[in-house]
Amino acid sequence: MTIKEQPMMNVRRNKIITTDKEIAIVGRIEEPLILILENVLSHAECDTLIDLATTRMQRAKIGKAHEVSDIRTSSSMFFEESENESIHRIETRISELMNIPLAHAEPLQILHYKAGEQYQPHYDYFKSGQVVNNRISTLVMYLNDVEEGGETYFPSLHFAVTPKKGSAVYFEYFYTDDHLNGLTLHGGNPIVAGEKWVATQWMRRQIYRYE
Ligand SMILES: O=C(O)CCC(=O)C(=O)O
Ligand SMILES: [Fe+2]
Repeated sequence: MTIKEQPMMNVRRNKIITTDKEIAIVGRIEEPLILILENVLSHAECDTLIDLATTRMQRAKIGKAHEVSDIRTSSSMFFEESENESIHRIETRISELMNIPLAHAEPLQILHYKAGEQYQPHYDYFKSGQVVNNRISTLVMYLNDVEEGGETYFPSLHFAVTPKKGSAVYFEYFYTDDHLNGLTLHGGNPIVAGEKWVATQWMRRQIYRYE
């Protein structure tokens, strides 16, 4: 018999209660732990994030050299750490939800995909060489409903999540068994119709920001 590894989140309940919101767990995979969450952001918060990000978007750059790449064809931006009241409130809720201190949080990222744009399968953690303070978990929050396409998909698990405004997908890759981490390979399917906005929060193993 194999023993299940201990996940970082307490997932016995069907909801997660944070200081200002009750978040429903509406779907899950146990190992690696993947949770589908509803009511992470209110519709008003989704609209605020899109509004704040709109004028600050750039073609997404990935990797160490920050090169423009066909792996990700969307546009992106990062908020400053707790740059205003709404960002701070959202970051605090996310940190409670992910069960990781805010000091371990990367800046909140916004991605915008137009029709035809996509994010090919990738790992969110860094694999090359000795990574000191690697990423350990991800929360992808959907800021709008996509007319068609744009699912977040996990090819190794044959599993896809349909974007829904205010909902999110959570996954973690902090397992000792690296095979489990590898199963979190994921991408964003091409947008067939409409557009897609997401906010991504990555958490680090150790302190990453100073508050
Ligand atoms: O857009 C998506 O569905 C996935 C986004 C993603 O993988 C990321 O931001 O790391
Ligand atoms: Fe990702």
